[in-house]
Amino acid sequence: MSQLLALEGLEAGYGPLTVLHGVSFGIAEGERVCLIGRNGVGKSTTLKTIMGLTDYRRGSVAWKGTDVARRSTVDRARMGIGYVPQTRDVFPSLTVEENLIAGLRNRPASEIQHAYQLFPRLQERRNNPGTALSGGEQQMLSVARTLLGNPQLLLLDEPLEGLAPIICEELMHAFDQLSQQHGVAILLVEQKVQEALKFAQRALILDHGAVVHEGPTAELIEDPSVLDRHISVAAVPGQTH
Ligand SMILES: Nc1ncnc2c1ncn2[C@@H]1O[C@H](COP(=O)(O)OP(=O)(O)OP(=O)(O)O)[C@@H](O)[C@H]1O
Repeated sequence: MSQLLALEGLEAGYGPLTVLHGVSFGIAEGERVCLIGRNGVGKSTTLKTIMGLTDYRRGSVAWKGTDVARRSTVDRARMGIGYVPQTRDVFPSLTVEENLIAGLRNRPASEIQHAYQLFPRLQERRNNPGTALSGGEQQMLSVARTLLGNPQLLLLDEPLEGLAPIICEELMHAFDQLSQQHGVAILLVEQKVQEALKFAQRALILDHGAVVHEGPTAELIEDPSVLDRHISVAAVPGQTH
């Protein structure tokens, strides 16, 4: 598998606040990676920095070998990085279908069918306005709209937040399909650590703006002491989150 994304010594923040203090990791084509850690350690900031949405200080964000750290967010999206923010940016006054059309840019309208295949619920609700959607449906719509940009890497920021277990399962199943059938690489930030570990092949643990552990998820499932040390007792498998 060749490398898609490589971060090296990345430092970034907001105005005078530096949040990332030298983040380094890579993601290969089609790989499933989760980024976990306590609240406020910089997980969302890492995703935002990959997209160019924070104040960049130093380090590199290499996309297929080219440093894009100073490129615009739109450029990065066009190059194949899809970002689904924690805020689920759905246009509330537009219907589901209109929201999807807004994500098409210059791609043919027929591509919306792919979104409906992945999330049949969206087809059922195609004429409903964004305001009439449940949290889970909004999340599906946000993911589906990002996918219309045909990304090779999908950055997902806490997609399961506040959703019922059955909806979480539906979403995780869709992410699995994207990965297995379409080869989309996924970087998942998720507070539901067990779901993240089950889904991903490799885990990164972030603490104080730096990666403090990197390895196969199977190792963390087998030896939860690492999680215990870096995250919290509540994240240990078998205990409720
Ligand atoms: N837009 C912003 N302006 C200023 N500071 C911010 C902004 N967004 C986040 N921060 C700060 O950056 C730090 C890291 O936040 P970030 O959202 O990346 O953490 P996180 O690991 O994703 O946490 P959580 O799991 O709670 O979402 C926090 O101290 C937060 O208050």
